[in-house]
Order: sequence, then structure tokens, then C-alpha cells
Amino acid sequence: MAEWVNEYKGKLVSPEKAVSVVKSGDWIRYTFGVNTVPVLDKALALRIPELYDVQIHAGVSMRPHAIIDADPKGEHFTWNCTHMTGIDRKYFKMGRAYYMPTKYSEEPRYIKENSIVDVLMVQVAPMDKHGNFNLGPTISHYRACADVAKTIIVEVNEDMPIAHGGYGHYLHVSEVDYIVEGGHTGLPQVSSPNPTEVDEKIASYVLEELRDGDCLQLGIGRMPNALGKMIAQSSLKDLGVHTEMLVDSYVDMVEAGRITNRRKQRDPGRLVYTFAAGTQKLYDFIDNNPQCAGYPVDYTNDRLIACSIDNLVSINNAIEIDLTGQVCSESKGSRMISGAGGQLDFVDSAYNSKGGRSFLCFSSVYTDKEGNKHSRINPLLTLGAVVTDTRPTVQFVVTEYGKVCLKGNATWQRAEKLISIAHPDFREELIREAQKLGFWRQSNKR
Ligand SMILES: CC(=O)SCCNC(=O)CCNC(=O)[C@H](O)C(C)(C)COP(=O)(O)OP(=O)(O)OC[C@H]1O[C@@H](n2cnc3c(N)ncnc32)[C@H](O)[C@@H]1OP(=O)(O)O
Ligand SMILES: CCCC(=O)O
Repeated sequence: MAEWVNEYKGKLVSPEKAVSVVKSGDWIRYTFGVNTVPVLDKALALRIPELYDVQIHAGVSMRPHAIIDADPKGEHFTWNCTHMTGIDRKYFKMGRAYYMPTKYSEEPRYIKENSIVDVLMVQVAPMDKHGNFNLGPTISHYRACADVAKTIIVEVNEDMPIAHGGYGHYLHVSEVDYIVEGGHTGLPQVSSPNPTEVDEKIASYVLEELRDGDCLQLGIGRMPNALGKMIAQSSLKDLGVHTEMLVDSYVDMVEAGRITNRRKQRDPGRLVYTFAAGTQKLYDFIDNNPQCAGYPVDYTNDRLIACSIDNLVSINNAIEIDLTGQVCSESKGSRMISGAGGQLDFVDSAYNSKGGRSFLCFSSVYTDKEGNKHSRINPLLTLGAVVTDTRPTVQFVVTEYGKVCLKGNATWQRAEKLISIAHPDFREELIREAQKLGFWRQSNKR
């Protein structure tokens, strides 16, 4: 213990001293999600007059970043983002952020083979008696970053929960270059609204397909979280969890006795995830809880690992789908909304798991700020839309009007099925467009 304490003291510096290692042209990795580095970020923003062309690699922003706010013209820092939240979207709109197309399971490999990490700035929990800094809610790809980073700076947050893990969920003091004590910087609280009537209807269709012993993956956004809350109120038993993102509704499901992880072939008894974002209820649940296991993303999202768990069920949200089943879950046309994350990883893995199933769930319409309704089921995707899930990968599609399975179906069958779950106000127009595009069966008299 004394040895690690001495090493800690030798590496402890002020935030200003730590960020003085940054040079113009450097690539810096900030942690993403709830454990970003607010203290280092503020110190780095003070160096704006002397730094140019510094590339920040991060995303899933849950708090604003001083380096962006202090550099409105983007002359000094560029924000490169693997997954956007409302904050990142604001930077994108200002012309300050760029999206980095990512298949999340592969991110540790991109870091090792295709990226430069001059400086890693990562927020951690206080050092334990063995010299370890726990990564708390965001394990993701930070082991890979640490393996290649030229300089590692940790920002200690006294409020960070201690995550149990499989591996890759801590950094050791011996590999760190600088330590900055951030004090009590808290964790962003990400709450999710209560399920709407539409969510409840969609959940009822998914619930019909769930069985005791299923292993769940819920995606990002309001809808999957709402479904989790509905599952908590169901009578399902012995569910397991092998997911990318952990959200509050998993705590609801555990507390309601739905999740035991007893029947999982891999990591039995443990709820497996790679990052968590929610409210204090979730952070308290993770803290020192051996029922939870945080793993790097190339474990959680790896197709061979995930599909080796029987009855894996993935439940994710989407922005729009075309009549042949191509799904866009990350942009509106060329305007990025979020990112691919691990959606395709899990859509594919769930289908390939023995007894597994994948569900893409969305409301039939999107209502814009002026109150106009837009169908999410469209003849073609909006020009510029990103295909997150190619059409052969898509299995169940669910709206508040029903649930259809697209696997093994011809384009005319897909069009028929998807129109049957579109909002009634758009069905006639969809049929007319399907006819023009050659997706409508000739023998269907209309
Ligand atoms: C982190 C992970 O990867 S977990 C594993 C699975 N991964 C994924 O599923 C990744 C892809 N999926 C996603 O990113 C999300 O599930 C989404 C974007 C589909 C839905 O997320 P939510 O947070 O529920 O979206 P929400 O309904 O709040 O909409 C987000 C924004 O998109 C806008 N938007 C949504 N649909 C549309 C649409 N059809 N047209 C225009 N804008 C739209 C909303 O207005 C909102 O914009 P604003 O906040 O700037 O006003
Ligand atoms: C949530 C996805 C994060 C990433 O792709 O880096």
C-alpha cells in the first residue's frame, strides 16, 4: 500500500500542470458518457490562445465542454464524436463536431490499429489500496486507449461508483503519468420520461415474445428504457442481462425480481454491460455490486461472445425504415442524430443466438416541433440517411400498430407487412409509392 501511495504522491499535479503536456496537433481522448473530465477540460480551455489543431476524440456528451464553449470558431479544438447526444448535436449544428462512423464492438481495435492517442484524459474513482483506479460507469474502450496512449492523465472524482468487472475496468497507478484530484464533481443525472401510451402498446407486443430465462439487451434512448420499465411490471422470471448500455430500468427489473442472471451460459449470476448512464439510483446500484460486471466493448458487443448466450433478445429504437427493411437509427438524412453504437452488433448477435430474437421498436410517426406528423415507415430512406442495419439483418419490427418479422421475406412481403404497421394516415400513400417502386405485388388489387 505504502508503495502505491508514494507513487500516487509523486504523480499528483495541478490540472494546469497536467494539461501542459498537450501540444498543437495532438489527438486527445476524453472519457465519454457520464465520466468526462470537467476539471481537465476547464484547464485545457485556458490554453486556447497557444494551441491549434488539437483533436478531441469523445462523444455521448452528458455535460457541456469548456474547450468548445471557449472556442466558438473552432480555431483550436475539433470535436470528433463516435455517438451524439443533444449536446454533441448542438456542436455539430455549430459546425464544431464531426461524426466518426463506428461499429462499437470494433472500437478497441480501431484504437490500436488506426488511431493516435497522444494524451488520454480519463475520469476515475479514488485509488484503492492495491493502486487501482476504477473506471466507474464507463469501461468501454479505455483499456485499449491506455494500452497505446503516450501520456495518461487521470482525474479523480470522489463521487465515482466502484464498478466490479470482468477485466479492463481499472487503470493501475504504475501506468498513469499524472493524477489530478477533481474532488466531488458528481455524475450527470440522465433521467428517462415515463412510458407513453404508444410505448406501452409497443411494449405489449414485445412482451408477448419474451420468455422466462431470456437474456436482454436494451438500446439507448427513451423507448428501450420504457420497455424495461414495462418488463419490470410483467411476471417474467429469471431474465439475464448482456448489454452494451446499462440504464435505470435494469435496476427496476432487478428490484422487481425479474432479473436473476441464473440461466446465462456466460457470466452466470452477473449482469454484463460496457457503460452505464442514468440517475443516482443506477450509480448506487453499480457501486461495489458483484452482481454487475463491466467489460470492455469488444467483449460485450463481440458477436461470437454475445451470440454464445442462448435466448439473447435485443430491443432497440430507430429513426426510420424503408419499405424493404433498411433501418436508419442514427441520422435524419445527412444530419447526424446519434450514432450506430452497438445496434448492428446486437441485432446480428441476437438473431444468431440459439433461441434469440431481435426487435426494432419505434412509434409509427415522428411529430416535429410544429406538430406535423411524419411517418417513420417510408418508401425510401430520406436522402443521405445512414443505413444502420442492412435489410437482411432485420428480424422483428414493432410499432404501436403491431409487430412483423421480415426475415426470409421478399420485398413485396416486406412492403405489405411494414405498411400494415404504419400509421393509418400514411398507408394509402405508402401503397401508391410501393407500386411505383416495384415493391407491391401485381396481383394485389388496389
Ligand atoms: C449507445 C448504444 O449504442 S446502445 C446499443 C444500441 N444502439 C443504438 O440503438 C444506436 C442507435 N439508436 C439511437 O441512437 C437512439 O435509440 C435513437 C436516436 C434512435 C432514439 O433515441 P432517443 O434519445 O429516444 O431519441 P429522441 O426521440 O429523443 O430524438 C433524438 C433527437 O432526434 C430527433 N428525431 C428523432 N426522430 C426524428 C425524425 N424522424 N426526424 C427528425 N428528427 C428526429 C428528435 O427531435 C431529437 O432531436 P433534438 O433533441 O435535437 O430535438
Ligand atoms: C455509445 C457508442 C460509443 C462509441 O461508439 O464510442
